[in-house]
Amino acid sequence: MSASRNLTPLLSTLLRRWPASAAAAAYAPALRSYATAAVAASAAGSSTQTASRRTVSLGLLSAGFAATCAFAAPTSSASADSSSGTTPESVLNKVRSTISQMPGMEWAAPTFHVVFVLGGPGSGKGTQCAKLVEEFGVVHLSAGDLLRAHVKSGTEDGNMVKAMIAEGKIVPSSVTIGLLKKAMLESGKTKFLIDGFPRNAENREAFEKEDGIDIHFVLFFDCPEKVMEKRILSRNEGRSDDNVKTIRKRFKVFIDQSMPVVNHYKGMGKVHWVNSNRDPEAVYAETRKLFENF
Ligand SMILES: Nc1ncnc2c1ncn2[C@@H]1O[C@H](COP(=O)(O)OP(=O)(O)O)[C@@H](O)[C@H]1O
Ligand SMILES: Nc1ccn([C@H]2C[C@H](O)[C@@H](COP(=O)(O)OP(=O)(O)O)O2)c(=O)n1
Repeated sequence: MSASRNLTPLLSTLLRRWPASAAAAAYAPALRSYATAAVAASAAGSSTQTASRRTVSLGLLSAGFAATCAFAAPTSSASADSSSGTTPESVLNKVRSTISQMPGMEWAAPTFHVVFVLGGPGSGKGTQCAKLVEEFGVVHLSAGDLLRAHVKSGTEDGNMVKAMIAEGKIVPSSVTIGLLKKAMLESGKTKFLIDGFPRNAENREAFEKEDGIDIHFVLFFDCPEKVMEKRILSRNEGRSDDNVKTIRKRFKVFIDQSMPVVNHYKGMGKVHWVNSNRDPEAVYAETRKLFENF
């Protein structure tokens, strides 16, 4: 039986169990791409069949995730929202228990494949990630961008993040990992560049406790402080932390807290060091080679 014939009825059953709300139309494109991901995941062998049991993988999980969001937050936007009590964990638990109750179904968590992209502020992480997305179709998740978007939520949590970023401090992992996991699940994809994370031991240790994540390697962009400072000061993105005083604090945090993370992974032989004090094309020519087998 083909993968699509296996999965389509299951998807319909799942959606029937979580009745569509008025907001379901907003989820239609996501559901379509998740259904496609389900078929692709199954065809690639990440969904296995035994004589009597079927294993459900990423696509179905993601379809369930989107359906649950539609069910749990019928009037809000197409994403899980911690302020309404819908967290990635609660959604996953709901999907997991529904799938487990379906006859002949077995739960299997997807594996997310991750490359951490690290380097000082202004070393060129975002610039290189954009090129990798274009060539390799990986998903780029910038911890800094996710945190800045969270600030816009105007919640108490968002205000705390705003104050920490303005001071160049590192936000607690509970917030950053929650945002990363939500973005990973919502993408419906499995390969990620995680840019600007983990930035300290607390980030790293908390992330390593998460299930189903395979850390392939760490891409480290090495650039002198003077060069990074000059780049940041001409970045012009209107960021509250791109001023000389905060930049200096961020450099100190980078040396004191982020370099030990890089050295931790270096000790495990997992760091690819790239000199980013060259023009962006020269940096990319070296960087892209690391992704040919990712
Ligand atoms: N190799 C490079 N040479 C010169 N300028 C660069 C290079 N890479 C990035 N930039 C510029 O420097 C600034 C910081 O780069 P960015 O990618 O935002 O760094 P990061 O994400 O590490 O903070 C941006 O304005 C970017 O256009
Ligand atoms: N894992 C992370 C990543 C970023 N942050 C906060 C603190 C950082 O100074 C800001 C900006 O991060 P971002 O990666 O966008 O910054 P740079 O591009 O490296 O200058 O966000 C954090 O608290 N935890």
